Amino acid sequence: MPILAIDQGTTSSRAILFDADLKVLATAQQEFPQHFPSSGWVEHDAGDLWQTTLATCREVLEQGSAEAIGITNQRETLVIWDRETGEPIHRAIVWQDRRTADLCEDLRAGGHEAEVTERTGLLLDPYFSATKAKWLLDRVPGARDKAEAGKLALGTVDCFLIWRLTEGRVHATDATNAARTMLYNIGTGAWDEELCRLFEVPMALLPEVRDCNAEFGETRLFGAPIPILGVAGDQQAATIGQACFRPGMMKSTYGTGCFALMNTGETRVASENRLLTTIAYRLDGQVTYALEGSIFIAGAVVQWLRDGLGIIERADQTQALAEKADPEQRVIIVPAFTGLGAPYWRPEARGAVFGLTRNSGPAEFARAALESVAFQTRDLAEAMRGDWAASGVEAEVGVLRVDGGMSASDYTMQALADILGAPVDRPPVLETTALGAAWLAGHKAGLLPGVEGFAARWALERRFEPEMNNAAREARYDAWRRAVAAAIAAG
Ligand SMILES: Nc1ncnc2c1ncn2[C@@H]1O[C@H](COP(=O)(O)OP(=O)(O)O)[C@@H](O)[C@H]1O
Ligand SMILES: O=P(O)(O)OC[C@H](O)CO
Repeated sequence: MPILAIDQGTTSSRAILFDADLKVLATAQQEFPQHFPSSGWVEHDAGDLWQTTLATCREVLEQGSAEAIGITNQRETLVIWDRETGEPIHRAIVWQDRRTADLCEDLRAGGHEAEVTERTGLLLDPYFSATKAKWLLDRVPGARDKAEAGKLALGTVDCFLIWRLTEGRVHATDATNAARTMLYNIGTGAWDEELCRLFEVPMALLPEVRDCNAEFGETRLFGAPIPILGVAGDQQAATIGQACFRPGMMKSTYGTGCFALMNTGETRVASENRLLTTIAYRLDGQVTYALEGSIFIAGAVVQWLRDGLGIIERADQTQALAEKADPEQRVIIVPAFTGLGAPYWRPEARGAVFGLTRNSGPAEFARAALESVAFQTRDLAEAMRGDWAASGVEAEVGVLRVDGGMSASDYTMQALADILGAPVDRPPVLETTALGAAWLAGHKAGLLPGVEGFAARWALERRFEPEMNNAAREARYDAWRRAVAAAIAAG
């Protein structure tokens, strides 16, 4: 019997029906509006997230019924709703939203960052949910009183969808999503009273935290009841879908942004290089940790070539254009359009282009845009290698598993292998996020094999081997580092 995976992302909701061999039977996708009410603010109407999820599920369920549901979702994005009516008190505040930057700065100035990082593995940045919750409780009229009276519920998108799917019977999330709120202690595995006090979030708002493979109630909205048996944040679900189950294994997902996660096993590696420490997954009560690097602009730089510069019409035209670039020129684009994420965390930085000559044109821009993704990944890999070496944990490192829409670009993947100096492995299915969610639910339902069996079915579509010599690689990377420093200095 098929398994339904719900992938609620930043720009669209997807439903994918997998058969018992994890082959895709049906896919549906719907985009929804993005709201930008002020500079740096990003909101989603939670009703849109729900309606597009419902519609795409209904569409694929016309092709067959499902025995279990797995949910994966954009992380950190926060919804607060009324427990009685189920209605959100405000639009969802999206992970990209920067409105709480000043609050984060105040908390940092107050000396709170070390404590927050020690408890959550995260950095004091508006990216995470806690300051979004405080903003909503402070700004929406009457919200704080209702919260203190236990009348409101809070949740990341998975949690809101579970509430709606179960018609208000279940208020629960999984450990990976909880780990991104900045209210959850990843060491003790519980909501942290101190942090709730610091961010002024009453604990009465919080959901129950369950394993990624757990019972999250059942939905009766599609006919016969279907149990929800798997939940994980999208980057963690991709880590599972890529079968990165052993310490040292690393995946990188190239969509609008890029998120690299390295499995660190049972060890909670504290980063010295401003990476995040997070929960990769919690299966049957056993926590596996990861180091994470988040880059805000990856595929989005290709969108900029298309929509901003107008030098391509479709993303896949970048390859032919980049191949025409003059090998003598070295144009570098630092795509800090919305600041720089890991390992720099410079929200104020802006994009810059270096090395222009009179002969620089669309081809050199295309090459520089694709290469910027490789350079940014190398920054993350360097930071991860440093943290890993300091942790003293044995590893089987060496290969990067890639997925996401932009990993379809052979040119970018070759540049990645060249700049990393390591092989890059691409599987045949790039929908690894949904695959991870489907496996969680299918395994819990007893339809699919465990970790080992699932890992054994991971397949390679193509391996990209480094072709650049070491001296050239290091010279190119050095030039990138100098370009980033100059972009940051220019502010
Ligand atoms: N062949 C390609 N070459 C370069 N970039 C690509 C290619 N195909 C897709 N992309 C980029 O990948 C991104 C889409 O990937 P996807 O995984 O669907 O992203 P998301 O889930 O974040 O919306 C877009 O930003 C697009 O510009
Ligand atoms: O929805 P995506 O694929 O853009 O992923 C968003 C991330 O989960 C944000 O942390």
